[in-house]
Amino acid sequence: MQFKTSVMPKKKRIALIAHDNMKQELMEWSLLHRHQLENHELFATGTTGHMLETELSIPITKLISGPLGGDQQIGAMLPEKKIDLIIFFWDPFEPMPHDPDVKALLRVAAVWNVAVACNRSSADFLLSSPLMSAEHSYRIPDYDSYLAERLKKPS
Ligand SMILES: O=C(CO)COP(=O)(O)O
Repeated sequence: MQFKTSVMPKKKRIALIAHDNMKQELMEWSLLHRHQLENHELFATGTTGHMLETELSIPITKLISGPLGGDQQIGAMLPEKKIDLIIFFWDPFEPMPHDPDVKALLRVAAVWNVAVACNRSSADFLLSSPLMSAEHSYRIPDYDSYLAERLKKPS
């Protein structure tokens, strides 16, 4: 795989997601960091987004609820470079009917080198990074060279 550099903007596009048993924790954490979060563009799965919008009074782009495909919607935004960071408080104790969707989202995030915080501690580290308030160059797969390689005719 060849890679190239992409630049994420100063104003980050952040996806916020929480499973039901983790929603309270995400609400508390987001309220604590409201003043930082409001400097960025926020996205969320359906239920999480509605709850956060009420809690924070910040506009949030709300996708479909997770079990109905919201994780997949966010996953599809990653190769299009429409999401820079994911804060996903997933529940380590509860099996979900849409576990394959969650796994797919985390896999695509790994492929596209998207930072994911999966608990409160990693979210604290992510949000306190100096990179949050600057443009940031990072490495992503070079799709054009990937495709050219695959389309190369055998000689
Ligand atoms: O299930 C989720 C993520 O996997 C979250 O979805 P909701 O925000 O709609 O509860």
